[in-house]
Amino acid sequence: MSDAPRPDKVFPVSWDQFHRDTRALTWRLHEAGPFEAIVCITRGGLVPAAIVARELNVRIIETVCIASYHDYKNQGDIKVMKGVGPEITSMRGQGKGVLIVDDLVDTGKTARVVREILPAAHFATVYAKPMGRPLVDTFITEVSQDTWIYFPWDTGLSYVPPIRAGGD
Ligand SMILES: O=P(O)(O)OC[C@H]1O[C@H](OP(=O)(O)OP(=O)(O)O)[C@H](O)[C@@H]1O
Ligand code: HPA
Ligand SMILES: [Mg+2]
Repeated sequence: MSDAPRPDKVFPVSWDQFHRDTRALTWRLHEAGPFEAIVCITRGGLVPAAIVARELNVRIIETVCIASYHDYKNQGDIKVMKGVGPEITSMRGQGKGVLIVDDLVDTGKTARVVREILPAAHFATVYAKPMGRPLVDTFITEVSQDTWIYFPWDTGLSYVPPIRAGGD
């Protein structure tokens, strides 16, 4: 179990907002680059990685497959189910010129594991929470540690009750 406080605020993100935020991230990455390859942290990193790769014209895209949140909002042990292949590790050593992309950094546990694999790579996320922020080189929006981000691929449209119950 994680030491992070249980989130009680919500930050819902639409597809449109995610696309805009990731494009904004890409403008910053364009200044920080150039990058020869992208390593995306599955599964959440697949979505921003596709947008970043398109904008920065990167064609070499690798995955590192990690899972840690086994059930909703509860973090377990980090499991690396697939590491980074030789195209990245033997051609690019410690990861210079490589861009690591994930959707968010929360406690920083996932980022720490991937940074150990590629210490010289540039680490980018769209969103960051304070505990994980020091591990990220570039991000766009910070939310508080007690906020849960709802991504568009995890949510659907549903009824929301009014803020004030009852009414006249
Ligand atoms: O900073 P941390 O506390 O480690 O949390 C951040 C990680 O958690 C989520 O992935 P998750 O393990 O839920 O898998 P998923 O990407 O397949 O949803 C998210 O996509 C990040 O990769
Ligand atoms: O705030 C979050 N939202 C979605 N997935 C997550 N995985 C870790 N933190 C979060
Ligand atoms: Mg993830």
